[in-house]
Amino acid sequence: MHWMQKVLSHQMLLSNQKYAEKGFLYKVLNLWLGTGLVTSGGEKWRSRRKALTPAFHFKIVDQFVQVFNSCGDEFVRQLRKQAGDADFNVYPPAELFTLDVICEAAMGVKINAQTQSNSSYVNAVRQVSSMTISRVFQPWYIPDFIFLNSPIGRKYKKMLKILHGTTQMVIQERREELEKIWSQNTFMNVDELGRRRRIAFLDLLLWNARDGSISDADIGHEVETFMFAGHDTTASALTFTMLLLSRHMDAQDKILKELESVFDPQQPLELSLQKLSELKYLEMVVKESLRIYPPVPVFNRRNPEDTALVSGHVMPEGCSITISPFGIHRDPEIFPEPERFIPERFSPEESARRHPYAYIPFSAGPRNCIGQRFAMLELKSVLAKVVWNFRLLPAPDFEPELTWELTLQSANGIHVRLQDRKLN
Ligand code: HEM
Repeated sequence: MHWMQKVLSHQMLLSNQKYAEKGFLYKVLNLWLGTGLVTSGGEKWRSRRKALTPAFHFKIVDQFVQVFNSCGDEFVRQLRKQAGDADFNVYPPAELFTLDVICEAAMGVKINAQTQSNSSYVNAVRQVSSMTISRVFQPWYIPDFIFLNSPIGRKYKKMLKILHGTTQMVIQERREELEKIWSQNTFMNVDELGRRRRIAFLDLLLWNARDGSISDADIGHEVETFMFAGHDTTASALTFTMLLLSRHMDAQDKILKELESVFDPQQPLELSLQKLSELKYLEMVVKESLRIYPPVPVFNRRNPEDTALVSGHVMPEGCSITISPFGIHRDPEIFPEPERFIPERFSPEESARRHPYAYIPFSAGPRNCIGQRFAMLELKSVLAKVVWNFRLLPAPDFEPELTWELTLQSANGIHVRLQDRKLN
């Protein structure tokens, strides 16, 4: 197929509300996420998306820069423990970093996953993620009644109890706290001492639920959807970008130069939204990394009706349509020499020349990633901290073994070496 046809077929599928329903594989997420934003469809999805969109308004997302700052500083402390001559797998600490960030953003609570990685909640999130994935690759576990009666399904139920119980507890506590403020019928964001407080995604849900239109179970599902959609994806992006940087010292030098022109080199890196917006080269690096290693390499839609294809075949109603950011991002007709890391592909001029549906790490159209801006800011923040503090070097003989586990992962981890810039 000509590249333009491929891009146009993505545009046709992703821009059209008709194709907004998810494919049947998403059902494996229902025990955990119910019908939250990722899994729901029809009117429920439309009204929830409308209610949740303000949570991603730039004024709200911007308050999370402080969270990126403090969690990023902890990430640097954790990495420093392993910096030195030996290489190590950066995925586990990166995952704990993204869990800390998303918990604070979604629920307004600090779980300190990076410093207490053995907590039962952190353990349950990790186990439920990996057991959910295992169902996709063992299709006999797809029907809930078979899965739930298997040994792994019984363990899954226990873990879900921890997750759902914690979420409901946080919801109750938060509601009691906010109702005192809301008794004045205003969506205030100051605490009892008059200090400005951060608005968590949960706060917006609770505000919208005051008329009883959203049940506590539904609120829980939306919060857990954020936990699910916002942690593995960002950890995958963060670690693959670190891998690429370890192999491209020139890109690290350019990032460092850019950082030195924006921040005071004598001070620890104190992020602000304004400063992050000045890091243009770092943004190109992140975009190029999301092109080569898209954290969501494929996703599905349900075909709503018999559809005639250019080839003369008919795609029957109800079948799953797979869309592959991984495939289109590596098409040499769209991205020449697709395996090469060239951040300049994302300069404003080059980006303007490309069809918008040729680059879709966050999907596109009405069902695109609602957390896109949040994720880009989070990634830029933490990578700025990493490059400011460390020189990333390749691990000898390491090659990632790419595997798809709902997000793009490397079966043998992501190994790099870190040298503390202060010591060298
Ligand atoms: C680099 C990080 C991320 C990437 C690459 C990414 C990618 C995507 C993609 C491709 C989709 C569409 C999936 C589909 O159609 O099945 C999606 C949906 C979604 N993402 Fe993200 N995501 C990222 C981070 C986040 C974060 C941080 C959040 C939350 C704060 C988030 C929340 C969501 C939600 C709620 C949806 C469902 C939207 C809807 O159906 O209306 N994502 N994401």
